[in-house]
Amino acid sequence: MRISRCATHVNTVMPLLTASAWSALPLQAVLLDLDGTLINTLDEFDAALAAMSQHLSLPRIARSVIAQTIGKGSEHLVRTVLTQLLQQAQRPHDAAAVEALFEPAMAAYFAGYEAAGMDHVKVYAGVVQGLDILRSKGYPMGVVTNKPERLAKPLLQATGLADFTEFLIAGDTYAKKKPDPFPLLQGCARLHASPQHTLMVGDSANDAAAARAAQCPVAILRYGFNHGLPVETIDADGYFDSIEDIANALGAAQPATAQPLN
Ligand SMILES: O=C(O)COP(=O)(O)O
Ligand SMILES: [Mg+2]
Repeated sequence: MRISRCATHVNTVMPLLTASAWSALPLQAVLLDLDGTLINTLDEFDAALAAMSQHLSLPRIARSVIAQTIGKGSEHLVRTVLTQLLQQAQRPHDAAAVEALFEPAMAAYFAGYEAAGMDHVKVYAGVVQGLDILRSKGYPMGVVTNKPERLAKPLLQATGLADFTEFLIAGDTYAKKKPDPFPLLQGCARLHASPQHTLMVGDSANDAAAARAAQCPVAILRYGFNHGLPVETIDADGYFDSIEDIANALGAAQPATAQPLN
């Protein structure tokens, strides 16, 4: 396990937990983000957005822009990319111009994503090992992603990661997505765990903000997308190189105590 002090520490950021604090955390359950945490989906996003661009006769978006925009759901990604591509093509790119193209863009994006199939799917190193360790330590787990269910579910099934997790809360499962705490609170309730005893594992400030608002402890992976910003800028309880490292850092799961939502 590697935990380092936050170089860009600001007053509002909580101090990182020490290795002994991680092993002593009385955790009952784990929630997992998907893109940038379990699976490197940059190639899928790239293929889907290329299909969208081709359908709308727009240029292809740079992969660096995609990497900076992943994590806030498909609608946000498509709107952001459309704005940039229209601007690049020296066409009107205000909100009205983007909305005029939004529906056909989303349809082409989904079709492109689904046509890309599972050819590019890359589960990050240490994910399967880490989930296996977490399971053997007694942690019930669920996925909370901003990706819509029609894209997230086949990915989890094809990679076998669905076997480790009890449910998928997708970006369109509820009206609210991360950084709103609502999907995390639902996830805790489904795992019969209290938020204070449920670890959120993610790759971005969006995951951490949702976790803080839900009062869940939060561990951030260094390898993900984080909107193009260094992970050390995220207010989290620790930064890790792999899910295997997180799993090794934790002690055994505490018994879950059902906390019905009001
Ligand atoms: O923005 C997305 O589509 C998904 O993002 P997430 O899995 O990191 O929540
Ligand atoms: Mg993510």
